[in-house]
Amino acid sequence: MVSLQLTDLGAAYRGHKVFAEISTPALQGGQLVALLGPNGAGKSTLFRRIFGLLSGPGQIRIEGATAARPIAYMPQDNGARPVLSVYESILLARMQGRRLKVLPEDHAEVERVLNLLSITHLRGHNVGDLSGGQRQMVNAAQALAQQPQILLMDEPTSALDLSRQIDLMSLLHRLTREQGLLIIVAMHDLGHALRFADAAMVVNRGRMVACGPTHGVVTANLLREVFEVEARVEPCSKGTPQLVVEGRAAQPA
Ligand SMILES: Nc1ncnc2c1ncn2[C@@H]1O[C@H](COP(=O)(O)OP(=O)(O)OP(=O)(O)O)[C@@H](O)[C@H]1O
Repeated sequence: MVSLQLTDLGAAYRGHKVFAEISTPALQGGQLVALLGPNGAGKSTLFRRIFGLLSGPGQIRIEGATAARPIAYMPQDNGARPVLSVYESILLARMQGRRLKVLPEDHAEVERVLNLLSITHLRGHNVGDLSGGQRQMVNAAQALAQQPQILLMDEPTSALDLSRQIDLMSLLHRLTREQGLLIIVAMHDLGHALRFADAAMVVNRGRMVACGPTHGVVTANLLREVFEVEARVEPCSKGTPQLVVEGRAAQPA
């Protein structure tokens, strides 16, 4: 099983430090991890640092990887070329860093992810003609078509309607269980984190302030101190944990 461990990771843009000393235990494959934190906390930057788009201090240790490129990264906006068809854009994403020749198995993989995400009807559309939500599903397909063992997804449901949010989160959860993937999802929906994530890591003010099982991390205290809301977590009538938000936390005098 693949695992990812961060030790004392830091990142900066042109000398301006975003975060420092971010460490985690070995995050094991077979689980979905929520990456949480307020706007500007450094979630996207942490993904860029892990994926190697940014350099900086610290170590990124990956064990148990069998693929040549074990990590795939779905950014918030991947700048896919609008003139490509959905099919071509997914195939192109799959071919990154691989051989030049497209093999039958590459086409089969594109078909598989189109089916998996229920977007086969979009295959011939130009990426530039898609709605925001459709584009987000294609971005997810581009990441999945790379058959990663570790998948970093930056707010993959932010443009989706509610049923598609649940479909995508359920699918990601299922893939962790069936294929042993480690999926880390940056998200603002703490309800989704409580429902779908096995573990949560929280960044705030340039530091990792919590990392562990979701229900131990997303507590009233954390919600008040990091997200500045008065809220509590309660099971609904079916036992699923729900976030009950009362309002904004009082600002310290
Ligand atoms: N390319 C860049 N150049 C300079 N500063 C940047 C760049 N990208 C992000 N930053 C800064 O780094 C900090 C962290 O940004 P980042 O996008 O990682 O936060 P985030 O937690 O993903 O935020 P959000 O939830 O709003 O998406 C912010 O202060 C931001 O202004």
